[in-house]
Amino acid sequence: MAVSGQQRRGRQARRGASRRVPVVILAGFLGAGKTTLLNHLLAGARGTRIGVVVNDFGSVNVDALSVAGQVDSMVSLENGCLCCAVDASGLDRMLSVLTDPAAELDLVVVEASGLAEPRSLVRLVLASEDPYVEYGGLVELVDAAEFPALRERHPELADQVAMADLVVLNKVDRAADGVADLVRELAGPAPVLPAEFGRIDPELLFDRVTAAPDDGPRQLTFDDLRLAEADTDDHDDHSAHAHAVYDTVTVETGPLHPRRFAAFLETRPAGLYRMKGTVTVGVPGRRDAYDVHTVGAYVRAERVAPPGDQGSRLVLIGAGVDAATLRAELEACSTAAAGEADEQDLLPLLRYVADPSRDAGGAADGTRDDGDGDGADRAVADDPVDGGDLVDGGGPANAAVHAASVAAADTEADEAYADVPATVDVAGAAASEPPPTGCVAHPEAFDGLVAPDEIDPER
Ligand SMILES: Nc1nc2c(ncn2[C@@H]2O[C@H](COP(=O)(O)OP(=O)(O)OP(=O)(O)O)[C@@H](O)[C@H]2O)c(=O)[nH]1
Repeated sequence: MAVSGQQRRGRQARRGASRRVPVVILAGFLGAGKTTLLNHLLAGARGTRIGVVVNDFGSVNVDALSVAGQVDSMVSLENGCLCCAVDASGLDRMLSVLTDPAAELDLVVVEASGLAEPRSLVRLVLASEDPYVEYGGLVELVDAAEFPALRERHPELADQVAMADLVVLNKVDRAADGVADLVRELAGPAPVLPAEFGRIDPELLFDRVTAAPDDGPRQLTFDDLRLAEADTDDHDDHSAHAHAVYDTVTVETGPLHPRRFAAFLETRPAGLYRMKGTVTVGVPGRRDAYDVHTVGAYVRAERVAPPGDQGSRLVLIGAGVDAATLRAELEACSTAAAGEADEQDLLPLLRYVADPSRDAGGAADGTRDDGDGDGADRAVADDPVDGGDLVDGGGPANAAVHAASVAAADTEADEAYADVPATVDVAGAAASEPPPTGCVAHPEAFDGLVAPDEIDPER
């Protein structure tokens, strides 16, 4: 699809300073409904450009055909199982193509084969050295009708559920007795989202990109017409309103006490499927702000230019959550309520930053380290369109932080922080501090040090 220079600049501006593209892995047993869910996501993308990696068995690529025509960019593996690419070069190459700024995608979804091992895929994405690839979470689809019986025959399915950041309990129209309780128990801290025909709110997985104001008037496309039609259909069939069952809570406060906010992230309620927004931190001498995203148990934070009003704004989406309590808990995280923070209080929050050496190295001046080691930090606030320059050469550091994140436990974190010098060297902290563990629900599953059968599904 040809894109004009104006449209390209619009897309780049919408992406802002970040050029990394989240890669979500969609896994589940054969027939769980992955393609159905993927098609639902694509149909609801509305301007968000999604790349998909489809992986099929057999000579006829039925699934790839069924999504063709709905995506802007699609790569379909021809060699069957993704995990067959033992040296990881196949998927890595595809992810590089899809996340390259030239592809102008906002999200990549890797549909794992029913037989592909999500653990290997997650590890592969986390270890990617591509500077534009960012792990976006593991979504595990469970067939509510078949799961109890399947689990008897394939005990490894329990591990897959236990590793997920978000579990979609699909086919609830045909749910087996007691399956919801069983899956919730196995899922541990990850939310379990009931669904029919994969109809989940796409915004649970990604932020829709809104039309850029500078795109100007244009001719209607077939995509516009299809979406308009879908809107009309939705009004006839209210069951298609996936978001209708969710509660959305918007909280606006002043700067947050970063340690208190990190504690909130760690204890957020299970029904909270999605959280997104920008928070500023109340540390004297610093003007840090972070975009924060959660998808199920997965947390991602990224340093951004501080908003003009120095306020924090978060949107929380969940089911059965107590809005008043959530709001009160977040308001209690503001420095107005929790008191002033110091630099060491930043560390628990930085554990969630994908690449602190790049994203948070710029201290108080609204710049950040561009990762090229030349000491010449670049302005974040002034140049959102060309923000891609910020990531030159920084990819491996992201992988390194994640690799560290999965190698150690979190329980002693606060004691360890006591020895941190008053001047926080964020890059150094990434190497010497207790590494992040909040980035994935079950980090030990991905570190290559723990055998799959040692993973405790009860965690
Ligand atoms: N009753 C019911 N059927 C569903 C639901 N979701 C999907 N299906 C059907 O289940 C079948 C399998 O769905 P797919 O989306 O192809 O599943 P998949 O996980 O992509 O399958 P593989 O590619 O074989 O791994 C299709 O016939 C779907 O229409 C649901 O919520 N309820």
